[in-house]
Amino acid sequence: MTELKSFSLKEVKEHNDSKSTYLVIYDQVYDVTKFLEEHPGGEEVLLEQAGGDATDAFEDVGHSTDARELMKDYLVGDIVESDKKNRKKQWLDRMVDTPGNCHGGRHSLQICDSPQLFVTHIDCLKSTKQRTKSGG
Ligand code: HEM
Repeated sequence: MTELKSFSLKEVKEHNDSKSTYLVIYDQVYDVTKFLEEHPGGEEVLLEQAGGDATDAFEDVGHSTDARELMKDYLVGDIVESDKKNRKKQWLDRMVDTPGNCHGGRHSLQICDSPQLFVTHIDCLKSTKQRTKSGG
């Protein structure tokens, strides 16, 4: 496994073309250079976000759990504390506002706070909302 490091937003910004393509998603840094050609959504969309924060773009697409698993292969590090947007924290705060959203409240926040499980829990939250919407 590659050693993870912390990047400033400025450092990530330098990786903004197809020679070296970095994306920031939830304060985590992904090197998707080798993934460009394989990305089912095409390389253009990734290059558009290259060197910057792609969290919203990534979530707008509604990526599958498989896609979220796949991301881990491209993780190279995270954003230095001073540059973090702490979107994960905002999301967790929202979840605390609506207890019971996450697996019917069966999971503790400590579990939800684990970076590995976090992505899965977005799906969990979404599917809970969908279930609520469809009344089932
Ligand atoms: C490391 C980051 C990413 C990974 C591993 C990834 C992976 C995938 C995968 C596996 C799919 C197939 C559908 C699915 O399973 O959800 C997909 C589709 C797609 N992705 Fe990504 N993606 C990443 C980042 C992004 C970003 C940043 C954007 C937006 C700028 C994006 C836009 C799309 C689009 C538009 C599709 C096609 C959706 C469709 O045709 O229904 N992806 N991606």
